[in-house]
Amino acid sequence: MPSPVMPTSRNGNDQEPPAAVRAVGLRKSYGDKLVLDGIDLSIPTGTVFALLGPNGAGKTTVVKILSTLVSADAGDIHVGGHDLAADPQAARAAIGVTGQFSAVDGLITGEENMLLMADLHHLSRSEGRRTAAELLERFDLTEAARKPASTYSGGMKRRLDIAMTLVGNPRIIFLDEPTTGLDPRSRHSMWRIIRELVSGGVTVFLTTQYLEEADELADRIALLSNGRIAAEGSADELKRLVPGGHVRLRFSDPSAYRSAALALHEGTGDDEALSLRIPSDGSQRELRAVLDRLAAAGIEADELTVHTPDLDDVFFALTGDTDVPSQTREEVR
Ligand SMILES: Nc1ncnc2c1ncn2[C@@H]1O[C@H](COP(=O)(O)OP(=O)(O)OP(=O)(O)O)[C@@H](O)[C@H]1O
Repeated sequence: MPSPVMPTSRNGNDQEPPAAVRAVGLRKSYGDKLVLDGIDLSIPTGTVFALLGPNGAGKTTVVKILSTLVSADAGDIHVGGHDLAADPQAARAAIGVTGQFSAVDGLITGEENMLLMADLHHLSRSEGRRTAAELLERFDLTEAARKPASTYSGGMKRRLDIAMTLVGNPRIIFLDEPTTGLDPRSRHSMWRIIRELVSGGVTVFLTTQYLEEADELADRIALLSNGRIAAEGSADELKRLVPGGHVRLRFSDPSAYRSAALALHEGTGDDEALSLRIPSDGSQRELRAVLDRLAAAGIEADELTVHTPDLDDVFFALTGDTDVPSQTREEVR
């Protein structure tokens, strides 16, 4: 099995922008409970990074440390190019954080919440109003803007929360479990918002318990388990780390099916469906080997499909965890 840790940077490219977040040897304990046991992260600017892990893995702790809310016991951390130990204020100016617990004040309206944030960012009155109106519009909250936030649905509150985070125009955004508790429609709308942010050049660091969410959104995913990064890579790279991938060949001609089974030796056949299942990591090299052997035997399959394991397989294989809420089938919580 290849090493579970994938390279995090494209080597030899001088044009590459500096990492938005870089941490080396991040460690944190609460009392005698070790939560982070030496974590390295490197997140390229303008990408989505997902930190994935079950309850209590330490995801929020990582977000709190990177956003200067909690200090690390050890580690060299740069956020937005600023050394967190030397200049936390500069790092803070570059970031926005939306935590699991909403910053929205339910007693005042959505608009008033936005204007409060504008005040905190020392925007002038007119600029504050313009920014608030723009963001409320962008997050589809204009109609509800004058209603108390306590009357908003979970999805609306979450959108307002992110809109408030954006008032200061941060270039790096930390979203701690942005879709936990949202229904499928709100979850998809949150995913659209996150994609739009990234297309505007923002770097998004998100934590999630949802494998599907990481698969949908993230350029790179890290699996946090027992205080360490158990694996890191793109969703496809991670899926290739675990067995379960295969190529399925289907035939309509029984004699072609039998010839293929002979030519390929390995795999399992389904005589009724006239299909062969050949173990494969889904890579071009392995696929070509299968096709070459079929071509050499003068056989053509009617259908070829490549099946790669999903992130659930990866998570269970690499962390041995069975406590991950699988919402891949769009469960509503
Ligand atoms: N202030 C604190 N004092 C003591 N222990 C803490 C503190 N904050 C977090 N912990 C512990 O550290 C561990 C990691 O917590 P953390 O909130 O970072 O996990 P998480 O992966 O974000 O979990 P969840 O998905 O439930 O939010 C947990 O065991 C938690 O109980």
